[in-house]
Amino acid sequence: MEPKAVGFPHALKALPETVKEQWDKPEFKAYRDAFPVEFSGSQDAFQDHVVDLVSRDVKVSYLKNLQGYLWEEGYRSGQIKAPLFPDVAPMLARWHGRGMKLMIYSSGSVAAQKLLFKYTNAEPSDLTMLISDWFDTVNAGLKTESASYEKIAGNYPDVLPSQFLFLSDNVAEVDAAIAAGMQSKVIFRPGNAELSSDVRERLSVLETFDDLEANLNEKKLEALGKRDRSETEDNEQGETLRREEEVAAEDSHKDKKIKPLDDGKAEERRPSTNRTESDFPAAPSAGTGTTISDLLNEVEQANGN
Ligand SMILES: CSCCC(=O)C(=O)COP(=O)(O)O
Repeated sequence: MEPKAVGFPHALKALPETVKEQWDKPEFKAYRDAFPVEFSGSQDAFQDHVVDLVSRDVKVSYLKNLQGYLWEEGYRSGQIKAPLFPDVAPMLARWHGRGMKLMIYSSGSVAAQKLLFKYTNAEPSDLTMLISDWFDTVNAGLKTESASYEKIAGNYPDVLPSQFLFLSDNVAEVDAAIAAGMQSKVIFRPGNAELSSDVRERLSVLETFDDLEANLNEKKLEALGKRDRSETEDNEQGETLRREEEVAAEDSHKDKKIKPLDDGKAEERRPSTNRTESDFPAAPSAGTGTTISDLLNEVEQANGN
């Protein structure tokens, strides 16, 4: 998704009038007073500082909180919507339907993230019920620091860091997540800066969420192929294979029984307006075990065959 292209200009557009009208109002004062004193004392200094920070894309939390506030009216009035790439909403719904936990970690404030996912250009627009947790620079820290990812994983003591998959268009963030023990891949979308050959060699790069889906399916097939063979092999190989399965399962944890969305019943699930969580496919109950043929069926169904 590329919401910056819409959100940043909108915030700058809304800034002068908001500052003029609301400078001393209690609801604005909280955002104003979070700025360093040299900028919170005068409207001009304040505005110049905001413009400077935005032009340099500085991810400081007092700016991010203010941007969230400036976006609120734009989203609520319908002036702006978060522009999602077309594969994003269907794939989030599919992953959510499989019982995967989807979390957001953005430099944008949690309040701004919730607005963004509520007012998207998808149909239905509100995707917030697909997201189970929200992290920003306040509750986790800077996205380029591995400690932030350790902190996020620390919120889930029953989940290994390696069971998290963090996706980002920012290589420094991907490196930080990997340093914290998470899996992480670069998402390279239209409009992003070109990636160096070094980055393409050492990191996994995806162009769409469909690429990730294909990647997960491949890993599952690979892992399950190994497991099928292991059942007829000596037990001495068992431990190694179990480890390999664990590694593959880290990509597809809790995802052994796929219930694809595109099973011809999409229309039945689609109410006309105001979806709630129950409008998205329910997370499957724990699987009864997966065989290679189960998986091939599932992959075929997912591919519409
Ligand atoms: C409308 S953009 C919201 C996110 C934001 O403010 C930003 O700076 C982007 O940060 P991210 O960590 O999501 O790349």
